[in-house]
Order: sequence, then structure tokens, then C-alpha cells
Amino acid sequence: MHSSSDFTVPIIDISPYVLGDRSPDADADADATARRRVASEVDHACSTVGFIQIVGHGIRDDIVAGLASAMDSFFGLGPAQKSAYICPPQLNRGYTAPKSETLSLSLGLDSASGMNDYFEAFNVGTGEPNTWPESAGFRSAVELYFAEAARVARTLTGVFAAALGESPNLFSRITDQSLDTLRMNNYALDPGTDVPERELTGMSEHTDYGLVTVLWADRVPGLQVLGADRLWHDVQPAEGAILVNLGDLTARLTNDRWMSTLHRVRPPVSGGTIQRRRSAAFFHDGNLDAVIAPLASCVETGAVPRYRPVTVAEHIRAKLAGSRGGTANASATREAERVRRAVT
Ligand SMILES: O=C(O)CCC(=O)C(=O)O
Ligand SMILES: [Fe+2]
Repeated sequence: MHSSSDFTVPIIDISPYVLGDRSPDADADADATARRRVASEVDHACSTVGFIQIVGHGIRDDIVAGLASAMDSFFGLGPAQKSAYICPPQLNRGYTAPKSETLSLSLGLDSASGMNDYFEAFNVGTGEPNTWPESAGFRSAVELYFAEAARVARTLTGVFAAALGESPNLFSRITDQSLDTLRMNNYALDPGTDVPERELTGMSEHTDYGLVTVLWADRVPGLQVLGADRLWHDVQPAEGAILVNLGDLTARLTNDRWMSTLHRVRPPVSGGTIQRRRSAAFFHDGNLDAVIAPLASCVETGAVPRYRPVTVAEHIRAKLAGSRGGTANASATREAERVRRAVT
């Protein structure tokens, strides 16, 4: 594992975009200035790191605590009970048992032997039929958090439009029927499991697939982000902060002005075990029939855009066929090359 002191995930206070109801005597000029500052900080972070920590997001602590305890109640069930919620790979919903996905196959990178990622997960979302565990209060707690993450994702795309100097409806017109998925991840070993002092793959290296990811995570080590220095850096959210990272569709839209940053989860093994860690990734992917092509403002005059247009459905399907279906994705050559060039 590598780290260097000059790698940081910037903390940005997005409250100027979140506070909806202003008092009648609010200073409109001061508001506009505060928003411009947020947009400029976001532009810088998206161009250089591809990850942000947001504060001032307005998600109440009790809603996060409700999500965390819903996750505990489900992941605490026995393997047979959890397995009743497994869905076929072409449906990105329900329970994923440990070692039934390999995220790096979404980049076309082969795993040595079948599905290897140690995480277990539960997915719910829009656009595909959900299955809900019977655990008391699970559905209502998860739906409350889901609505808040969806609100924050939409606030962020508003900031993105401003930061790119585009019309405010740049994203709203391609996200009114957005495919959104909340993936609740659990990285844990059964009591008594003895892992050798080597690194365990919690979740293999990948970029996220959609427009933007809103990522709540325990303040426990494990998440690593690939820096421009080709080193993997450990990242933990600050108290109360929520991580945000861009997905491939925003990199494509911005012709790589903004980055879909590679990341992975490698829980450190100590004393033969790992510290349990939870995360919940809200993937905001856009309307399935939306066509994502590089913005004219992000392509130099006379230059050829780096990406051909794709629909959201086409892109997400190819990625999931890799991570969930085990068919290596052949169309992520650029990201796969970045992983190969990383110092492991
Ligand atoms: O567990 C984490 O912090 C990262 C999860 C993640 O990258 C994902 O679900 O795509
Ligand atoms: Fe991810």
C-alpha cells in the first residue's frame, strides 16, 4: 500500500446550493458569489482528483443512522436467509453474496480465478423491480436515505452544469427518469476466519459507471483511490462528510476534462482479520435512452472527440456484464491501461 502526504480529497461545503428557502432579506449577490465559489471548487476537484468530500449536504444524522442499522439488520442474517434475495446477474438488484462479483471485469481486467471480490451487497433502485428483505423497518429506512441521496445527486448535477458553464438543464433533461441504484456494501469476515497477512480484495479496481456517485462510508480504512502519481491512496471521509465521485458517463460528457477516478477497497488485514466496514454507494446514472456524447465546449476546435456517443443503457449494460455477468468488458481500454500502469 502506498500513500503520500500531498494527496487529499478536497472538502467542499455545498450548502449555498442546498439552502432552498432564503429569508426575504437574503443578499442575492452574496448568494450568487457563494455559489460561484462552490462551482469553481467543484470544477477544480473534478479536474484533478475526481473525488470530493461534501459537507453542508443537509442529510440528517438520524437518516444515516437509520440506513446503517437497516444494513446491520440485513447483513446480520445467516447466509441461507440472505441468499433468498439473490437476483439473476442481468438484474442489478437484491443480494450479492461474497465472491460473486469481480468489479475489475467491468474494465475488462481478468481476475485470476472467477469471481473474487469479498464484499457482500444489497441493491435497490429505480427502473428495475426491487426485492425487499422482511427485516423490520428495512425498507422505510432505506427509502428515506435513498430520497436524500437522490436529492444530493441532483443538487450536484446542478453545480456541475454551472461549473461547466452550461445551461442549468444540462443534466435535468437527461435524468428525469434516471436509473438510480443504491448499493449497500458490507466488508466483513466470519468470526474465527484467519486471513494470511496479505491484502484481501474487498472490491477490485474499477471506475463507477454512471454520472455521479454519492458514497456514504464508515470511517474505517479500506477505500483506496488512484492518484495522478499512479499510487493508490487511502481515503476515509471526514466526520459528517459524504464522498462524491464522478462516473464514466461524466468523463465521456466532458471529454475527460473531468475524471472518472479508479478506486478499490482493500481492507487492511491485521491479526488475521479485518475491521468490519460498511458503505452505501448511490449511483445516479441518467435516463436509459439518453445519448451521452462529449460537450462541444469540452472539445477543442477542430479536434476529434475522445468518445463516440453511447446511450446510458448501452454503457451500463456492458459494465454490468463484466462485474456481475463475468464477461470481460472490451470497451474500457483507457481505464484498463491506467490500472496496468499503477504501482501496485
Ligand atoms: O466501499 C467503498 O467505499 C467503495 C464502494 C464502491 O466503490 C462501489 O460500490 O462502487
Ligand atoms: Fe465504486
